[in-house]
Amino acid sequence: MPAISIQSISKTYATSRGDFHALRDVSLDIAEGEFFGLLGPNGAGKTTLISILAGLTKPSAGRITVMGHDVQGDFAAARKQLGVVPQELVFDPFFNVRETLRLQSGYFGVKHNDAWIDELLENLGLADKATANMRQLSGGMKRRVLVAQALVHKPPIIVLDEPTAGVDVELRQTLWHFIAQLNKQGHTVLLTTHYLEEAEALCNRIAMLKQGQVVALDATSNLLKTASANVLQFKTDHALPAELAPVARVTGRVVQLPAQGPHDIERFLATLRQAQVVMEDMEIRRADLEDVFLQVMKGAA
Ligand SMILES: Nc1ncnc2c1ncn2[C@@H]1O[C@H](COP(=O)(O)OP(=O)(O)OP(=O)(O)O)[C@@H](O)[C@H]1O
Repeated sequence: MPAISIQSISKTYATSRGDFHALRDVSLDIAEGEFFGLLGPNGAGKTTLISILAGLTKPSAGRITVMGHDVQGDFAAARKQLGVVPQELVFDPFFNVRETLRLQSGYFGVKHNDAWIDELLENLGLADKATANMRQLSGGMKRRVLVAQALVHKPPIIVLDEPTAGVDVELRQTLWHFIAQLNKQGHTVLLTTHYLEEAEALCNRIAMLKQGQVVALDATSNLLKTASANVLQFKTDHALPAELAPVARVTGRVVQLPAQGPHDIERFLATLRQAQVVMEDMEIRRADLEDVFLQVMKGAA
């Protein structure tokens, strides 16, 4: 039985400009113990899918089961299996951190949970904030509490919707260390993120969404194999020759040229030399998940 089974999910919103298809016939299964990444540009439908998974939004068609429980028909049982870390920071400002976590335990009917709450506070670097009022916390600290809140009932499946958006390096490392440890202990993890190097390092399998559709679904290692082998990267103030401009990715002064092999690199360098383009900080690097992502998104256009 898959931990999460997403079966032909569609979601249509009625807007003033007619129907908007946020999700179109999305199907995928996530096995128990997987660390699964859901990637896609802004507006691709990631949060909508997570919101349907969490039983907060009704799909227009299709169904999702969590450990066999239908999230619509069997909401309470399905929700108990899930620890959802939402994107938005919403809290009751009148409680302190420990009270917030005790309340959440109560919501799931878990009593005498202080030992686990202490462990969560410790692992998320919140031990010294246990009695701090929620409104006294910084944004990053609040995000840590959101994570603790999602894990308070020890759910077998952990769902993280952009948990590292706008958080500092230290929290990212603490968070990933803790989540990876929970994954090793058997928890299934579903993650959405715009940090592709995080997804590459953590996820064993990845789905890419574009405009509500799955445009790639494979093991991370297989996705990396489909990318161009290498990338020629350099900085320049010069315009690129017309032959290279269409294949180049340009960010400010940085130019990246995806190459299938040494022959491509040789050709790029010869063309650049002929056009007298002055290059700085030139390097040839292996293609990474960001290169795959951009290639997939371009291909699916
Ligand atoms: N209630 C709604 N009514 C109309 N359109 C909506 C509604 N909720 C979401 N959408 C639209 O559905 C699309 C998918 O949004 P969603 O938040 O799922 O994207 P996302 O992949 O999570 O994006 P991001 O990376 O920016 O968080 C967007 O175009 C959004 O504007």
